[in-house]
Amino acid sequence: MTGVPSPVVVAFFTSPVSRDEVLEHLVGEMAGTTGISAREVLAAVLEREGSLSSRVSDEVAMPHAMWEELSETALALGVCPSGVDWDGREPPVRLVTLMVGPARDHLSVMAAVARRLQAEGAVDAVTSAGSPREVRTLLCGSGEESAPVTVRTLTVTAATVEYAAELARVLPRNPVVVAVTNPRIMRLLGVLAESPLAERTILVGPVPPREDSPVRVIPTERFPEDGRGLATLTLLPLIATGVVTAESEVILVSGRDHQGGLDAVRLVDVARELQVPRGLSPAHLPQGVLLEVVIRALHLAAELALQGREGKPLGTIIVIGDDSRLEQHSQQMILNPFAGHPREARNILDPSLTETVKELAKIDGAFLVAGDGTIGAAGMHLSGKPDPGEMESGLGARHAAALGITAVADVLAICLSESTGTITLFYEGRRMIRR
Ligand SMILES: Nc1ncnc2c1ncn2[C@@H]1O[C@H](COP(=O)(O)OP(=O)(O)OP(=O)(O)O)[C@@H](O)[C@H]1O
Repeated sequence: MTGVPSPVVVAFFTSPVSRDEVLEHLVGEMAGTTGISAREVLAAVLEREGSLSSRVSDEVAMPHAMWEELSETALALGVCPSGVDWDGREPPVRLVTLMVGPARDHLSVMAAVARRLQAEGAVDAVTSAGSPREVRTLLCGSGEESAPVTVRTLTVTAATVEYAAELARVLPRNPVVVAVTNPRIMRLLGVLAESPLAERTILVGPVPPREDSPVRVIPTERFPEDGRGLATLTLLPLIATGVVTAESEVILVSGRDHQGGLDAVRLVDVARELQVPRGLSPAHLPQGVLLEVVIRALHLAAELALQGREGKPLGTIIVIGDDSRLEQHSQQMILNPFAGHPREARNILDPSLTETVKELAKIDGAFLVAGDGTIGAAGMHLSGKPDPGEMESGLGARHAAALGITAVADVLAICLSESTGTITLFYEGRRMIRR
């Protein structure tokens, strides 16, 4: 865009107002027509204003904020004939041009607006105009409102959610699982919360649990940037905890993080895609094991599967649980790198530990993790007893060890295969999932 966009709103402030009142009003109007979050944009504009006043001349202030969600820069005009105290300096400002938009055309729009207002008498003409139409004509050469500027990603998200709802009506027995890639889309998911779908919807992603909503939320950390493995990371914890079973077909709604919204709906046949044995309903976790610890461990395994370490594939076992029988069935193979560290400094839920865990995954053997996430040891040799009937052909010593430990203790074992990159979860001496 090179010219001056037609303002989404032209507001006349005829009685005395403050700078913040003008901004709040303009941002609110802009939010109403574009779908951006008034609160977030106002905070960004005020922060910018706090570090450097946007006054560009005696009479004009050009507040602005970069906002990538918008398809193009939106302009809102505040006309204040009696002046507004902008930054404590005299004279008061008479014209406010608020611009919010993507970096791509932000500067060119600002330059176009500035050029137009530099013309002799332009500000006087605008501030003494009698109607929004007249202001538009003076500024853009046309009294017409331009095509609406919209929030791209939110529009796509709205259409995606609508489609998922449609699909859910056709498939009334299927749960709807939404992989929330960006906390901003939570606003639109309010639509889901109010629909009959609410009871069937589970949100998985980096969002806080909500007590005020019928939609169940499973908080996780951010999904990998490129969206790879999104379905796996979303569904594994749900299967591991019995929320979704082998018999489920799930309507999975997802999107890539860099797009900031939801853009895909698909049906996932859980048994086939995640190789969950039919008839298995793992509706519980081992005694004292927190769901978030299982989710965290699965995320770590998935990250290792996707990235490896320094480009090389890695295999490992993560055993989770507090069963005292573990002691009899595990022996230290190397000096335990976690020995001597305080409990709070070695919790798997602590994001600052991620790199350490990934590095230690290079060591042979298993991690032992308590139900609350405290890592007890790395490099452990496991000596459980796998039921030969449960050992699938082609699986070697690592998988046998992971399976075997769950047969002799009340623990979960996550096994990442070095040779195939698959993640298998064992519990109660059986395979629960493989992906
Ligand atoms: N009892 C055990 N306890 C802990 N780790 C073990 C045990 N047995 C084997 N491992 C680990 O598994 C690694 C490789 O074993 P192997 O290749 O036979 O297993 P696998 O099940 O085929 O796994 P992968 O698919 O990763 O190759 C060993 O180097 C060792 O780190």
